[in-house]
Amino acid sequence: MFYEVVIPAAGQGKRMKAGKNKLFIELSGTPIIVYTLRVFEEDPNCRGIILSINPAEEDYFIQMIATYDLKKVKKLVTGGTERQQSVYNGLKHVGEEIILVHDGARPFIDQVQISELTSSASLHGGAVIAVPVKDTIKKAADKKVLETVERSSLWAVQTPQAFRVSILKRAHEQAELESFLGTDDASLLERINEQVVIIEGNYDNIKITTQEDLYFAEAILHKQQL
Ligand SMILES: Nc1ccn([C@@H]2O[C@H](COP(=O)(O)OP(=O)(O)OP(=O)(O)O)[C@@H](O)[C@H]2O)c(=O)n1
Ligand SMILES: C[C@](O)(CO)[C@H](O)COP(=O)(O)O
Repeated sequence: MFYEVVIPAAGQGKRMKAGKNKLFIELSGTPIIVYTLRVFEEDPNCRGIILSINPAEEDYFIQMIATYDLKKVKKLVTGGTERQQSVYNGLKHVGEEIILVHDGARPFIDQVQISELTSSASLHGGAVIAVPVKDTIKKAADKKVLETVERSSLWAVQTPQAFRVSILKRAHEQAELESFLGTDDASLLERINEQVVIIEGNYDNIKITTQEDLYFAEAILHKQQL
């Protein structure tokens, strides 16, 4: 099933403490964002990539796209101060009926899962990649435990997240109307009572967020190159 992908890449990487956009950090000599983009560049079902970026980094992205011959990047759009705004700005340039939203900071997604996601989104409206939670999760206030959340129904949700574009646009419009900020796009569909289903993914699909994740990323890359 054909799709387009919006890739939010306009973050500041504050938790990484790298003093720059963490997507520019290199793994084995190649920037993180290039690994992410290559997955979609090499997927025959991907009709186009829309990148939400910090305008101050536009020259870097233009140079990178040329250096790595990333032909499917069809639009660079201005990101927002929040991830949700970066995604919404990208949505306005989508032409396909099925849209994926995928963090630039998740370079290890595989095409098999993308195919499952797009088929599921076409059927249900929204679909997310997720993995069962491995830790015990507790709710707390001021570090005083309030309750332990029953683990068997918990999923750690990742990206890509796939949607019928009409539903995602309506969900973003409603969230903007209500000044609601969600930490993922699927939560915006939940608020307007639209269905979201889970496709079980794998634990390699990490979001590179803090320094420790760089060690994990090097190990995952080594495993993939075996
Ligand atoms: N205003 C924002 C914030 C985040 N992102 C993107 O959304 C993805 C997931 O966000 P996150 O991992 O939180 O990245 P940062 O916001 O850069 O990290 P931090 O919160 O540590 O600053 C990343 O690819 C990031 O570039 C974005 O496009 N626009
Ligand atoms: C969208 C996401 O990757 C799903 O796990 C996550 O919510 C992004 O959070 P961030 O704080 O914007 O990185």
